[in-house]
Amino acid sequence: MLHRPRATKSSGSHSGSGNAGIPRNWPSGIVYLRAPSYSKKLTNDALKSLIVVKSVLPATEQPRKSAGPYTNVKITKISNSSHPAHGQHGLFASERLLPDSFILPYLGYIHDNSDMDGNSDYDLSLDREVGVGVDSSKMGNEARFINDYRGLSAGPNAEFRETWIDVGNSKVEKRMGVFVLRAGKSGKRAKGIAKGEEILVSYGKGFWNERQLDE
Ligand SMILES: C[S@@+](CC[C@H](N)C(=O)[O-])C[C@H]1O[C@@H](n2cnc3c(N)ncnc32)[C@H](O)[C@@H]1O
Repeated sequence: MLHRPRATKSSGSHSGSGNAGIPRNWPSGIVYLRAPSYSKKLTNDALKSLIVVKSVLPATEQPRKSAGPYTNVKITKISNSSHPAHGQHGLFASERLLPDSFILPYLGYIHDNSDMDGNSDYDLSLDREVGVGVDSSKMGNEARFINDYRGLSAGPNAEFRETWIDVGNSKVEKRMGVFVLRAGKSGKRAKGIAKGEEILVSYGKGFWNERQLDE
């Protein structure tokens, strides 16, 4: 679930993709990350829950390798005036994405409650038990452009799920990953996300309730 809502902020953008591996349409005021940035204020307990040796993961948990920029998605400026995030950006599939598949990790500044930006629209919970979130307002990757489904479709087509990334040296790191929704028993979502379709999650009711309180 994303935390507190406010107006989005960005200035300028890279129109090309050849800019030292920075994705097309990446805003120039925001740092593009290939790995998360850890707050210096994180406690050892928090770090121990986020970075572990691979051998402690259950056998059912398969750590994955992942590195941006991601060619399966594209950041696009929303020019359709009926889109509720008109004038902002969204994240779209640049190829068909199969049900239940991993799309990309949500990267940003990993922080605890003593070091959080209460005005961020981009802060996602990473580990509730140790009170750690990942905020992509000032630094992040393509996932920061994923919009909420409200006002756009009957429901989301993707969701955030915890996942583990293999970072080498027998270490794995906890990330929030973006996954295509499972096909479901009815098979309603069996096609996954089509090429060109916007990737949409649910930010959760809390995000929009807080937004109403702010207004
Ligand atoms: C994590 S950002 C998503 C990316 C954002 N569109 C951008 O270009 O940076 C969250 C912000 O996007 C906008 N947004 C996302 N989904 C929306 C929706 N369904 N309706 C209206 N605004 C939305 C809101 O301004 C929200 O605070």
